Amino acid sequence: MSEKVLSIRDGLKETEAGMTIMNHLNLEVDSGDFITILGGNGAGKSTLFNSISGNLTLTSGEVSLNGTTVTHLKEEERAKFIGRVFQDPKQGTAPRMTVAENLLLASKRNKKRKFAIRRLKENKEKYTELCKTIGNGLEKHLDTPAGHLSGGQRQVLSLLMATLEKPDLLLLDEHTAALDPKTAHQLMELTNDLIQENQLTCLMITHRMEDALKYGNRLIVLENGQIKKDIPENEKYKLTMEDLLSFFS
Ligand SMILES: Nc1ncnc2c1ncn2[C@@H]1O[C@H](COP(=O)(O)OP(=O)(O)OP(=O)(O)O)[C@@H](O)[C@H]1O
Repeated sequence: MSEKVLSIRDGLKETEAGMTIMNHLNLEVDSGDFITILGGNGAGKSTLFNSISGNLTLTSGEVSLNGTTVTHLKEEERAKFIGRVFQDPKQGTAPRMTVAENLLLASKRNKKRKFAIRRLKENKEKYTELCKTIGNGLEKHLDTPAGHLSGGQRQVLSLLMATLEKPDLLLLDEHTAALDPKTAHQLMELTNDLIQENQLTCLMITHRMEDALKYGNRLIVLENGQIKKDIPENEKYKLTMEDLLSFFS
């Protein structure tokens, strides 16, 4: 039996205004799963991610990571296990810190946050090589503040930061949505390569149907804070665009 990286059991979230935004949701994610998540606006996709990352506390129910209950752990504690890339290129990187400094910061996940210039120099060569493999010129910007990068470069940096220290779980929250089609495609291919090479477990929210079809081994459709469809690998590869559109009522 494969190891469960994430379990949500009977997750319920009611807002102060009495609205149910996660409705008794159950989800089990196996190690190595790459799950694409679809759902209309307001379906509860970000709520799902926020409840996993600890940005939002469930009204009731349980969240476990690698078999350990994290329901009452703070976001900073859970961040040791989770890498997250957001839709907005401005989130996830420190704008005034250089690319190399951001990467060094990301390498400190799970470790004591001691930041030394010496460590920066030691790692620069490694970061240059890492960035060179991407092919978008990021290696020429190691000393550039992240805030000066283009949106596409900044999302690549965010992705590298989220995966530099292999996370137990990678959460991609429409991370290509703000990019032009070509850059979005390149970032999506890079994402898939990183996931396959490092055998990452990943949940990816997307509104791009073609990406939901092409990538991942499982597909989930959310509606009204619940999982409406959960399609395993042996059915996912047969799906067509028409099938996907029919899931949206
Ligand atoms: N902290 C909160 N307090 C109150 N309501 C919230 C909160 N977070 C989300 N909601 C509400 O929960 C519902 C689901 O929102 P959520 O952001 O999870 O949807 P989504 O599927 O990510 O949508 P989109 O595709 O538009 O990003 C929405 O009606 C939203 O207004």
